[in-house]
Amino acid sequence: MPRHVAVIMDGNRRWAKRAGLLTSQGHEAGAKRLIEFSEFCFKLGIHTVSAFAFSTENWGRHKIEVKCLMSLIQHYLKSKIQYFQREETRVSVIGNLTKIPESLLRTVQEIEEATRSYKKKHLILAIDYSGRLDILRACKSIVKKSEKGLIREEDVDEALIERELLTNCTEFPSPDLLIRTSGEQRISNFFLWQLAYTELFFSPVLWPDFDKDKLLEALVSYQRRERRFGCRV
Ligand SMILES: CC(C)=CCC/C(C)=C/CC/C(C)=C/COP(=O)(O)OP(=O)(O)O
Repeated sequence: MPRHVAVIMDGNRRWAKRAGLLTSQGHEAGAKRLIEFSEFCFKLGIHTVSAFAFSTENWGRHKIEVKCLMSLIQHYLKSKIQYFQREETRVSVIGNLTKIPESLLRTVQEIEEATRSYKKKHLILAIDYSGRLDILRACKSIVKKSEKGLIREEDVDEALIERELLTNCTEFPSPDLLIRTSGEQRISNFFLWQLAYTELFFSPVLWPDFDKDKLLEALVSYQRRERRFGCRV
């Protein structure tokens, strides 16, 4: 079983369009699916689930859609605090959170605080996240520390970079499996460093329809693969 499963939840708008619904209803269905998805992953013993909920590039979407997504994420998190406490699931939100609404930022702080002590299940939501910016931030932080004389060139290694990335909140920063739904086969600036040896699974199913059977299909595919990490024979 993978320890960390990452997911790019793609296809909400197409799902809504096909069903004759509003875009916002597609995202609502997507949010509901994420709860079922993470619950099932945790039941199967997967430790970390990370979901790409809003990319830095998504700020470029129509103002109304952005507002709707921010408000959906805020309500979702606010209404699920007790649920995550009951389930003993830690929730972390990673990304450049400087542009998100104040109310969402407060809710993020609240849910992180309320669930920080849980160790066995970890849900990571990437909001206003960009893989390139994550690496850039890490580089800047290392340069600053070096200028202050806190680190030397020989200290800079993969482990140090990993500690500077936003995924430093989990003990399993590199996903074992990445699932992307809706038929698109790209990474779209999600985790870049972290995906170096991740197994990729692309499903044609739109995210709101990605049910337990589809998840099992992805996990079976993962289990059939031989992970060599570039060296094992
Ligand atoms: C944590 C939480 C409550 C999440 C909110 C819901 C959610 C699943 C958000 C993902 C948003 C998003 C940009 C999806 C991609 O589908 P798309 O909109 O690009 O659809 P398309 O590919 O059909 O255009």
